[in-house]
This record gives sequence, C-alpha cells and structure tokens, in this order.
Amino acid sequence: MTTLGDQPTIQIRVAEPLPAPAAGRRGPSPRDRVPGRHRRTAGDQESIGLSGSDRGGTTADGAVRPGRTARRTFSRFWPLTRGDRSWLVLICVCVVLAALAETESVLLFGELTDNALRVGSLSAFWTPAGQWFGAALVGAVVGYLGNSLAVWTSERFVMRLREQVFRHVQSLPPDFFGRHRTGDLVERLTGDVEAIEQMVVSGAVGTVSAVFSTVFFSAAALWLRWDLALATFTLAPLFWLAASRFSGRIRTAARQERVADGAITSVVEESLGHLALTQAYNRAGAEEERLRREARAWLRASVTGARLSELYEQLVEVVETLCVLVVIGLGAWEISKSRMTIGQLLAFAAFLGYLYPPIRSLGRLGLTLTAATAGAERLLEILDARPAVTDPAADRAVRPSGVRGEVEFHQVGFRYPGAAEDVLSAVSFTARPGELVLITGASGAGKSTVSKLLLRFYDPAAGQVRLDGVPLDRMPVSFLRENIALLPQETLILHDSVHENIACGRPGATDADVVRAARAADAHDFVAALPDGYDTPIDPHTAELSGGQLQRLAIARAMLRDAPVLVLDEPTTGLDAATARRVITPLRRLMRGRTTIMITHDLNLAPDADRILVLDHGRLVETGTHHELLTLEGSYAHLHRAQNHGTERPAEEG
Ligand SMILES: Nc1ncnc2c1ncn2[C@@H]1O[C@H](COP(=O)(O)OP(=O)(O)OP(=O)(O)O)[C@@H](O)[C@H]1O
Repeated sequence: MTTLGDQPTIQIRVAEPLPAPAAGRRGPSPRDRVPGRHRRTAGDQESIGLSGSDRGGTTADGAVRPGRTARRTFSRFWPLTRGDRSWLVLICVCVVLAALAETESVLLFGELTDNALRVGSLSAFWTPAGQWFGAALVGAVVGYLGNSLAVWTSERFVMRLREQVFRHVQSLPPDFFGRHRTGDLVERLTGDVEAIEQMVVSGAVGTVSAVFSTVFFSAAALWLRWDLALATFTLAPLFWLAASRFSGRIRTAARQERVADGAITSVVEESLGHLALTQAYNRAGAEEERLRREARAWLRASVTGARLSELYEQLVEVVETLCVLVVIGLGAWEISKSRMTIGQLLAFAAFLGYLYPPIRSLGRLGLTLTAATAGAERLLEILDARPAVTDPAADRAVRPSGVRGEVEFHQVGFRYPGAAEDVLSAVSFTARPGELVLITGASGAGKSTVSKLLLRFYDPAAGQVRLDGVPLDRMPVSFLRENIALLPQETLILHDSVHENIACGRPGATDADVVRAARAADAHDFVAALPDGYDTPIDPHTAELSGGQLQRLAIARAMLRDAPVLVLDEPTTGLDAATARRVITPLRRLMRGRTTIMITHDLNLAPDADRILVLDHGRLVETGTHHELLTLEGSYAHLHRAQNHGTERPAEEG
C-alpha cells in the first residue's frame, strides 16, 4: 500500500520497537545505520532479553526472579543518563519541532492542491511552496540534530552501562565464572546491554516522539475534518489489538533466539579456547555437531521470529489500507456533496499516513518495555551478584606504609560458596619477611585455597588472615594486591606484545625496567632472538613460546611488580625436568628478599624452605623444615619418597 505518508519523513523515529518496516515503507532510523552497532534482523528489538526462567537448562545459576516491573528496571538504570539529561531534553525539543514541521508540511500540501493544482494557478503556488520548503528545511535541521544527538546519547548510555557491568563482573569471585558460560556473559554484556538502552533512552525518547506526533497529527486531522478524524480514530484500537495478539509469540521466539545466540558464542569460544584438545582427540566432528545443534535452535527461533514479525507487519498494512479506504470512501461522499475539497481529502489521507506509525509505536511500546525488562533481568542477575570481598569503610581502612611482608594465617576456616564441606579448618601459620614457606599435600588438600584467601579472592569463614599484623579485610583490596605478586598455576598470557606482557606487572614501567626484569628472569636472551624482540606479539592460545619461556615471562612480570610478598602456585608444574631447572634459577632470584608462599607438589625446592606446611583434607598436619619432616616419617616423608627423585636438588643452570 502506498499512502502519502510514505513520503520521505522528517520525523525523528528513535524507538521502533518492532523490526524495520518492509521495503517501500519508512526506512530504518539513522540509529540502525550506526557502523559497528550490534544489530539483528527479524525480531530484533523484540529479542531483547531472557529471564532465567526462559533459559531452561542453560541457566548457569538457575536464578529466576520474575516480576521485576519495567518501572523498577527503569529507575535502576535511569541514573546512568546523568550528565546527558539536558541532551535528552534537547532531543525531545527536536522531536517536537520535527513533528510540528511535518504537520505544517502536510497542511501546506493540502493548500497547494486546492489553490494551485486544482485551479491551475502558478501564482498561488509560490507562497505555500516557499513555506513548505521552509518547513522541510526546519524539519531537516532538527531531524538531523535530533537523530545525531539520539545516537550519541544512546551510545554513551550503552558505553556507560557496559563499563559498569564489566567493572562489576571483574570484581566477582572466581567461582562466579565457573558457574556462568563465558559466551553467555558475553551475550549479556552486548545484546542485553543494548536491550536496556532500548528501554531507558530510545524508549523514553521514542515515547515522547510517538506521543507528540500522535497529538499533532490528530489535532491537525481534527482541525481539517473532525467528523472524518473521529471516524478513523475508532479504527486505531485495531493496531493495539494486532500488537497484543502477536506480542507473546514474537517475544518467546526472540528469547529463544537470544538463548541460542549465547549458546553459539559459548560453543565457539570454548572450542577455540581448547583447540589443542579438539585436535588431539579428533573432536572436530563432535564440536561441529555441537555448533550445528545450537545453530539449528537459533535458525528455528530466528525464522519463527521473522515469520511472526512479517505477519504482524502485513496485518498492520492491511489495517492501514482499510483505514485509508474508509477515509477515501467517506471523502468521496463528502466531495460529491461539495462539503470537502480534494486538497483537504489528500491532506487528510496524508495525515493518516503519518498518524498511524506513531500510534503503532505506542501500541508496541508495551512489548518493548516487557522485552527490555526481561533483558534487564539477565543483566541484573550479574549486577546483583555480590563480590565475595569488599573494601573496608574509609574510616576503617588501614594502609601500612612500607609493607614488610609478614603473612599470618590464624585459625583459618573456609568453605566455598555453596559447597557442603569446609576446605580449610583451623589453619595457622606465619611466614616472616623474607622467608620461604612451602605448602604441599595431596591434590585437593586445599593448597591453592590458601593463596586465594591471601589474595582475598574470598574472606575466611573463621579466623583471620593478616599482612604485617593487619587483618586483610581492613586493607583496601587494591592496596593488598599491589603488595602481593602472584604466579598462578596456569601461566597467564595477554594477547599482546612480549613487552606488554611483562610491563603489565607494574603500570608505568619504562622500557629499561622491562628489560632489567627480563634479564633477571633469564628471559632477555630468548626475547631478543624473537623476530621483533620485545615487540613480538604473543597469543595465549597459539603461543610459539615454550612452557618454560612463558613461565620466565611471568617471572619477569612478577620481578617488575616488586611486591614484598610472592605467591607461587605450582611454578614448575607441567615443565619437564630440564625446563624446570631453567626456571628455578630466576625463581630463586625473584624470591630473594621477599616473603614467598610456594604451593607445590614438586619438592625440589623443599630444602631451601624455611618452613614446610603439609595440608591434608584442609588441615595442617605437619610443619617443619625439610629435614625435620623427613625424620618425622609422616605424610611429608611419604610424599617425598613418592616423588622418587634420585637427587633432592636439581643441578642448576645459569
Ligand atoms: N570454586 C570452588 N567451589 C567449590 N569447591 C572448590 C572450588 N575450588 C576448589 N574447590 C574444592 O576445594 C578443595 C581444595 O581445592 P584446592 O584447589 O585448594 O586444592 P589443591 O590442594 O590446591 O589441589 P591441587 O593440588 O590439585 O591443585 C578441592 O576439593 C576442590 O574441589
């Protein structure tokens, strides 16, 4: 159907809650043309969210919190518009002016038809034509301004919200990431964040736009012919009826699409992350099948969504055609009775063309809000997850100057969130400044948990962990972590240059600092031999460096950090004997002068330790030096024998 309302519009159309209209209708809003913006196709704006209940088995934490109202969600995220509210007001002013200019244009079109076209008078053409052109210019300027500002403010909102969620995610404890698939988190940080924007910024501006357009066009239609206008208004509820009939099904399909989106991202991310496993175990076929399964679910949901949206659009088209035919029919009757001019009728029909889209938008606003609320729920699941630890209140915070590095565990007990049993019970020990304390024990005994408590990834359930006599929960978390360097079990490599991988140990480190740290870590020679030296990029997954080389980069990073306390979690695990030997020398250099807590099964460095702690099922069962514990003939002696080393110390290589 073609109506006069299909002329190029100057109306700002910010929130179009359903998919872009079919070809030949109004084009996509400028927001949809923003480069790089994550946009979907059919069912897009409807595919806004997914509450835990819709995710079936894929819900990571099974949290279902229905009943969050749109108002509550709105008030939760509205504060993020702070700083942009004056822009929002300006956008609304542009929206109103654009609607006014559009109204004026249509009225002038009617006048032109009657006074110039019907009569065939060129002199009657110029004045209304000039006014129309003026109105079009004003509309174009405010349309450009309003649309540009709308894009700018909404993208800033998305940026701020994403930053807020990302900052929060980074403060969450490690077990949170164990319970959520990365792909799903990515989906929430991208798609769901945009869903909130649809509701809070575009939704608000779109509502203002739709309300004002409706009011102006209705007023103009009533002014032209109130009786005809009233007749056509009676057909308006048909739009709401159509929207309500389709809303539920479109939304369900869209939710399923989002679930499948998240699942696809997860499968790709997991498969690529474990490429070695996939290739070594010939799992390529199985991984493809996994992806195909998720892709099939996505295809089904996507096609269903597109089909329903298209059906809805076509139904609305039919309703619109019906309305226009009613108007033309009534108009023909009125013209035949000389109670109406052809110009009036055309202007009236044009108003209908303009009036129905905002009415449709208002009809669909409810859908947008509900769908966005569902997206908000997914995001709130993340935002409501509390960090395991928080900074102390400013007046309680202690920052000891010049941390010496005395670590003390006092009667520490701990259980992971949701776990049935304690992982640590009444663990007490002290590591004095500069001492090497080695923690060993069977797998699962709780050794790594000690390091997690020391870095305050969690707070103990009982007892206290102290640094220089200050309980850790009295120190700001960032201060504590500045004073502890961690070398985790898995060498952490950033997707960046060798230089950056070392420099991240201390913000602001100079090139000379980086090279000095690399030399101390015995890494300089192999780094210098790389094609681009320190600028050589390394990839965590396909690193062309050996395990030992990567470990030496990690040691260089820790060197640079220069923290008084060092935590080494299995520093030689996964390295063959020769490589381990090459790592031990720089490790010793690193440990010198620092309190070192070394968690290890590898007892090669045990004779160096000032104290060895043996953990068994979360309890400290033996404490002493290497020789004391060997003579005890207890757990340690047993572990030591099991290692079956011919020599206690490896020969060192420089
Ligand atoms: N996030 C977690 N949630 C629940 N239980 C956990 C979590 N992390 C570890 N555990 C459990 O706590 C126990 C101690 O784990 P920990 O990693 O401290 O042992 P470990 O002695 O370092 O083992 P390994 O030598 O194998 O690394 C194990 O039984 C483990 O399954």
